[in-house]
Amino acid sequence: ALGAAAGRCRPLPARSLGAAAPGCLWAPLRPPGRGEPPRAGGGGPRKWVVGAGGGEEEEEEDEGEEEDEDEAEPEELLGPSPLAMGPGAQRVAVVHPAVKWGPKKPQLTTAELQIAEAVALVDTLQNWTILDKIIIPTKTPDKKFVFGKGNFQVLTEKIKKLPHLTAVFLNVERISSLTKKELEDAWGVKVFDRYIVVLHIFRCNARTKEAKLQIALAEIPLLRSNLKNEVSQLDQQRGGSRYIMGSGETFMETQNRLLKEKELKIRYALEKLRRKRSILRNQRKKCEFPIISVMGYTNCGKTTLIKALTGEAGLQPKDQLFATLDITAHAGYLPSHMPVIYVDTIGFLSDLPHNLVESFSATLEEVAYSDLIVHVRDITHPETILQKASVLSVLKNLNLPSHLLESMVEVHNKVDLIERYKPEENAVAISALRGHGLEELKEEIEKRILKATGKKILTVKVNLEGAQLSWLYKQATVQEVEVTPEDGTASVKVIISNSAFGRYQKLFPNSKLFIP
Ligand SMILES: Nc1nc2c(ncn2[C@@H]2O[C@H](COP(=O)(O)OP(=O)(O)OP(=O)(O)O)[C@@H](O)[C@H]2O)c(=O)[nH]1
Ligand SMILES: [Mg+2]
Repeated sequence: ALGAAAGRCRPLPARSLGAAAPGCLWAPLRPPGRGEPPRAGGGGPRKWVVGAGGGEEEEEEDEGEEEDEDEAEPEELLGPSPLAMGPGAQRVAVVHPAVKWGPKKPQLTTAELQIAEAVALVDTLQNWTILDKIIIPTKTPDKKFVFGKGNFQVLTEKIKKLPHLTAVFLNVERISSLTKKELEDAWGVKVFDRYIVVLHIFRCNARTKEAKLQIALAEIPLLRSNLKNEVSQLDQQRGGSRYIMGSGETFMETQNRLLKEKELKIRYALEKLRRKRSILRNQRKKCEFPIISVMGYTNCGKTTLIKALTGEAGLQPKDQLFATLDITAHAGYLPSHMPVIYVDTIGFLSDLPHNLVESFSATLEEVAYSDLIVHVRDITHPETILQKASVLSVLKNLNLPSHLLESMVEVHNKVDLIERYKPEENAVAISALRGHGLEELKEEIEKRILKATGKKILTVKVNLEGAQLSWLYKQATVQEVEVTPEDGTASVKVIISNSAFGRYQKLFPNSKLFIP
């Protein structure tokens, strides 16, 4: 069952974006104190709680909606792990095939760094032990045995010597089922690729219905290739393909049909969740809170940053890859007290097979509806440039509106770890952990949010006897009202859309304005 394989699979206190609260999704439970900008890390009464339900895992999203009788539960669709890892401990050798020359030689990284990432992936799985880390050169990573003859022999000898080894983690995107079988026969243990290991981590960390369904979808190709292996083994044993009695279908055909049906069920359930989300999206639009998606490579500090920006104590950053798997939303304030929603997202990883990313694209699709993307980078990571490139390339493939990519804020995080950080022109330097640079970051976010949403912040002088103030309350967001009793006027600070501002000027041509 889900999470059985890792002791670290603690439920995260996440509120899924898909979880609906009746009425306005982002209902503020307590408005912020005027003139009291939220401080980082504090919690307390400034916090707005997203949604009213407050339920944690598996919030009931179906309230008020007809239950679809055919709809399967995600657990049912997820089924037992097709990774055949079982719940038990694994003792693994991490093997990295290093391509040293030719067009396949990776840029911006080294074999040592790449194997370090593979080790970090395994380290997130609590009862997995690494027995050895082996970097071994190859010229032919695409060939059946991945390695040349000589190196393969050397590797096989090394592997065979490892005591009580249960699996080899071959640090490549994906191996074909044929290669997997050949290698498993040669080494006598299971062989995993990045796809399988990452999926396994996802399984352990998934909490919401949607994440579970997306994992189930990502597992379909694995089930399909397992099936191929099984059938070819059966055929070898008994010769020829057999028909299931009376059905006219071979075993392979039946299994394939079942898989296809399962895939359709998953897609249907995901589609249903998505439709529900589009309703939420409309509700959210009505509330008019700008949405900021916080994105970046896994472990760069996205959750830590959102925690610092919102003071939400429940967020749990972890020194672990893929700690966050569900998109969650958290409310915070910009310097002018404008409430905004920060969306925490799943981290990126290089060399992830395309269909794994694709399975999660429904979640990431939500990003398209945000007003701004904040790209967080762990600037201390030795592969930070490679990480940036891989994040940008995934973002490009998500078909986001171009203005979102153009207005993106780049954040250099963890600068507290660098002795002499040299600021770069197009990035905001921060330490999410220590709270450095957050005010500058919020200023920058506010600037871009105002631009993206076509709004401005200004102070207008109104006559309290006239209709200006009530007009502003209706047509804009009034932030502060400072009354001067002596002359019956007030200074009103508002966030106003460009179009409403145009109308205001027409209606009240003599009104005094102060634009900061
Ligand atoms: N020194 C330092 N460590 C930080 C900073 N920001 C985050 N970290 C650490 O980096 C690790 C990862 O932080 P998270 O916030 O969980 O990272 P994430 O990007 O949400 O990671 P995933 O959800 O796994 O993709 C944690 O151990 C944090 O304490 C920082 O500014 N300075
Ligand atoms: Mg996170």
